[in-house]
Amino acid sequence: MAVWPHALLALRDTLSSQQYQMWIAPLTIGNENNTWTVYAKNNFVFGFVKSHFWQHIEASVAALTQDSPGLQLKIGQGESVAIASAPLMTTAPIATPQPQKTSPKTPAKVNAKAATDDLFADDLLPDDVIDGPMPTPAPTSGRGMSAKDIIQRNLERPRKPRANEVSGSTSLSNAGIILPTQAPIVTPSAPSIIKSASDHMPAIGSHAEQTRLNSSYTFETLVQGKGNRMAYAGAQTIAENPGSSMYNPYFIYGSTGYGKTHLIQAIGNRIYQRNPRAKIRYIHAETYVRDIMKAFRSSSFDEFKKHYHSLDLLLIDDVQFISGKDRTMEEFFYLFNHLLDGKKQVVMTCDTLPANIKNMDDRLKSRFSWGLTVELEPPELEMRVAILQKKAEMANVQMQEKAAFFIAQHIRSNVRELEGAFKRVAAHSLFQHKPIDIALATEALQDILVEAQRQLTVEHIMKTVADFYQLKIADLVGKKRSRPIARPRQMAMALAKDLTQQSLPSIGNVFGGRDHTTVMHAHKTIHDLKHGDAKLAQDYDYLSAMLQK
Ligand SMILES: Nc1ncnc2c1ncn2[C@@H]1O[C@H](COP(=O)(O)OP(=O)(O)OP(=O)(O)O)[C@@H](O)[C@H]1O
Repeated sequence: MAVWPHALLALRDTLSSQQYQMWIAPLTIGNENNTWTVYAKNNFVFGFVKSHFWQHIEASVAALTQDSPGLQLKIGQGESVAIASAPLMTTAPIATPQPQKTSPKTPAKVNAKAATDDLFADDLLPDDVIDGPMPTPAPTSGRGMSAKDIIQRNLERPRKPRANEVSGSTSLSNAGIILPTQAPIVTPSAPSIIKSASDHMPAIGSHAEQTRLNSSYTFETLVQGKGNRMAYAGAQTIAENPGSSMYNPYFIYGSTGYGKTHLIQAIGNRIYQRNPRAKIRYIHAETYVRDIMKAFRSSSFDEFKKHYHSLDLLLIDDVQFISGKDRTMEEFFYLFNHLLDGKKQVVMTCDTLPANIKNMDDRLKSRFSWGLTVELEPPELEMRVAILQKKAEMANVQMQEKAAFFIAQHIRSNVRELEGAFKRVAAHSLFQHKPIDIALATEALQDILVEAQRQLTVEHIMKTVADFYQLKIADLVGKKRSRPIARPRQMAMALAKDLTQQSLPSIGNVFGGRDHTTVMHAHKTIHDLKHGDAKLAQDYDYLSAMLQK
């Protein structure tokens, strides 16, 4: 569809960059039975795009085609189309005011309005609210208006608020993201946290004192990768537009050391940076429990409650710690409702999904899923390397890329351990006045490496080989026999046979239940090829060395 690249451009310019990057850019396009079809790659993306962006997409295409777009959204894979580099200049009907086109019933305009109303409702101030139909476009030449201008013009038309409006009730899940199961009531009030820079007044007391935020936990110091991409994008969106019902509460879950605390504090630091008068409070759930008890004992509970109820942003870490504590859960229930009713942002971290928190009040569990729930996944190899490089840059220590790769290969469990390993090698480097290379890292991390070698498993070999060839473990286990996948699979099998004590049948078993003869054949193929294929021999030696160090 010729206008699609231009529709992308218009969408990019009218949505936030996170919304565009996260949801629109990955869509693909095709033609099914003479109907232009936009493809979402899975059920989750389909549901989210359909409920949040579809009207906007249709409006963007309609604005470019001057017609009903006749588009459909489906799950599948079409063609990836690049975004246009310049806006498409539209002519006629939009340009010349036509009564029938400007009627509020005109499909494209109605779509555009409805879509933008829904997406940007939170941006409208009460003063923007008007009654009656949309105004007729000014009789300007209008010629040369870009699709972006048209959408922007529609955006500028405020909506009539719908009191007690309830939105988005689908529950979809995939890739660790859970959509709202029940959305809170949207009231047409202005977002209260972010103000213009001119509203900023100097903070009273120190930043840390007021907010309990660690000022070094920022977006700038947080490395992005596959493991945290969604959570990072969601966090940035919240920092730009806190209190929006779509992301309130924001619930981040994942294992220890994956960066949950860093991420929620980054939200707090960014909001504070934009408005130092915003009332922000970061608190670990254990401290919250203790503070409640203390407040009760010292008869200062009303003051305690007043403070929390006056917040613009509450960041509560490891919320699972309040479970089983009836009084705290009850108090938190009131606080949560109060903040959400007032469109104040609540961000939580947890070690598991809301539904899986043991001994947590059911009313709280269900409320935790009202907004957006996102999982932090373990950092993949590239991300671990990037984190090490970032830490080295911040500590002003020189580290060879190969050394970063080497350390990242061995420290796989979580970022906290990676940080610990980095501190050790950095200390050795400073002490010896040498940059960090593989030799220095080997020396500094000797005990950890010995442990890693002891624990060499077929699964680890598989993961290392998959990372090295930029494949997924699923590829190595799967049935595809194309060379870019089959050869790394054979490499992993050969290394498993050479470097572990596992029997051929048990290795075959890990590789998707393959027969022992397949493992034998893979082993022979790799060792035969090594003689004539220098690149393959080099890969084998490198991987073997990495796995044994
Ligand atoms: N993506 C990242 N980029 C840079 N540093 C990171 C990243 N993720 C985590 N870290 C660092 O790793 C350390 C551990 O992270 P953090 O405390 O946020 O983990 P956590 O998930 O909250 O762990 P826990 O559940 O045990 O509290 C922190 O020092 C943090 O700055």
